[in-house]
Amino acid sequence: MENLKIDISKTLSFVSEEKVAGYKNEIASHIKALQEKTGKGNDFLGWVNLPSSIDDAQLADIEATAANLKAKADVVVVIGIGGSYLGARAVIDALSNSFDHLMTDRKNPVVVYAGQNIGEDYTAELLDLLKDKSFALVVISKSGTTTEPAIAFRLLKEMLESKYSKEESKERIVAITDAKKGALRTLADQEGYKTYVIPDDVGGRFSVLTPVGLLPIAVAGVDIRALVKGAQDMEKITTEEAENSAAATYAAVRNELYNSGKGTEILVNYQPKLHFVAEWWKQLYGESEGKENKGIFPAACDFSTDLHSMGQWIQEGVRNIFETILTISTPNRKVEIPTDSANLDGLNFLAGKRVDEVNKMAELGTLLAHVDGGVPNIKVEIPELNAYYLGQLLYFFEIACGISGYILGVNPFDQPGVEAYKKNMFALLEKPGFEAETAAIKAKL
Ligand SMILES: O=P(O)(O)OC[C@H]1O[C@](O)(CO)[C@@H](O)[C@@H]1O
Repeated sequence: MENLKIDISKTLSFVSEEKVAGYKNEIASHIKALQEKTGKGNDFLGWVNLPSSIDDAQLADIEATAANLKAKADVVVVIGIGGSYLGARAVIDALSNSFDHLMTDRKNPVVVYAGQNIGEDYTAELLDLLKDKSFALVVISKSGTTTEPAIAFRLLKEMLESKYSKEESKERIVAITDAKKGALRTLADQEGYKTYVIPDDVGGRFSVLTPVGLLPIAVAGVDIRALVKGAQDMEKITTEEAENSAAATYAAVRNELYNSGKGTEILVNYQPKLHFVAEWWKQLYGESEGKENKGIFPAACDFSTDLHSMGQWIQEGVRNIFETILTISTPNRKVEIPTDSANLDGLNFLAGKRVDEVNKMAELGTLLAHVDGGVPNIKVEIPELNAYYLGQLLYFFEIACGISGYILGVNPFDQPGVEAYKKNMFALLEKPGFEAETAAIKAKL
C-alpha cells in the first residue's frame, strides 16, 4: 500500500542536497528527544505517541456520543477556537461534500462553528438560524476561559435552555476540557454534562486526534477509526524511518530554505476542500515556531483560485518565499469535459479529458513557472483524499513540526505571544483585576 510521499527535487537548485542531508544526525537526536520527552517543552509531548495509545474503547465511546447527538439534533454547534476548532474543521471540510450544508436527506447533522470569532453579525445570524432548528452543543476549551468560545457558549447555552428543559439541555451539551481545572470543567461537573478530557500534555494545536477533533469529526459522519489508523501508521513509519522519514526530510529542507533567506512558506492546495487543512497547518507551525524573533511565516493559498489573485506576487514579487504543494494523486469522483459542436471557447482539445487532468497540468505548469521564477517547491503527496490518508497527513505535519521547531532552537510547544492581545483586550474592557493595565493602556490612546 502506498503512503504519503515527499519530493524535494524542486528545491535543490536553491539549496544543496548535501546540506539538507546534513541535518540527519541532528534530526535523529531531535526525534529521540521527542520520543523520550527530554527536549524543550517536554511536558507537552503527549501527542507524540497519542495515535498508538488510542484504544477501541475510547473510539467506541466517542462513536456512541456522536450517535446520541445525531439522534437528537439536526445541527451540532462546535464551539472552540484555535486548536480547539481547526483540527475538527480541517477534517470535516476535507471529507464532506463541498455543498454539505445544502444536502437534504441527511444521515448526519450539519456541523456549524461558534466561538472562533467575536463577530456580532455572525453570532446574531447563528442565533437566528438555531431558533427553528433542533440543535446540540459540543463546547471545547482546555482552559475554559478563552473569551471567544466562552461568550458563544454563554449565549448558546441560554438559548438551548430556553428552548428545551434544563434536563434535556444537559443531554444536548458535551464539554471537552481539562480533567480537573477550569471554568468549563466546574460547570460541566455541576450540571452533569457528558465530558471528555483534553490531556494535560497535549497542547491545543496538537489535539486533533483527542476527543477535541474526534468527537466533532464523528458527528459529521467521518470514519474516525480510519483517521486514527492513518495517524498510527504514520507514527510507526516515522519511528522506524526516523531521520530518513518524509517528516524528517520536510523539517530539514524547510529549515535549510529558511536559513537561505526564504522566510515565508506558502502551503498550496489544488482541492478547495483542503482550505481548512491549511488553516490548521498555519496554527500548528505559526504558534510552534514564531517566537524569539525567529520562524518561517506560514501562509496558504488555494490554487488554481488564488493563481488569479496571488499568482502575480508569487511569480514576480520579493524572492523570500517557498511553496509546499499538498497534492492528491487521484480524486474520488470522475467528471469528463464534454465536446461542444460550436467550440466557441476553443476547449474541444480537452474533450474527453477528466477535470483532474487539467488540474494536474495547472499544478505542474505552476510548479515549473514558480521554480523558474525563483520559488523553491516542496511536494507532499497522498494517494487519495480519505480519512486514512488525512490521518497520515495530520501526524506527518505534527511530528515534522516538532522536529523543525527543535532545529530552529525554540520551544515549539508553548505560545506565550498569544497572551499580549488578550491582556490589552481585557485592559480595554476594564476586566476586574486589570486596573493597572487599564490605566496604562488608556494613557496610550
Ligand atoms: O482550548 P482553549 O483553552 O480555549 O484555547 C484555544 C486556543 O487558544 C490558544 O491557547 C492560543 O491561541 C491555542 O493554543 C489554543 O488552541
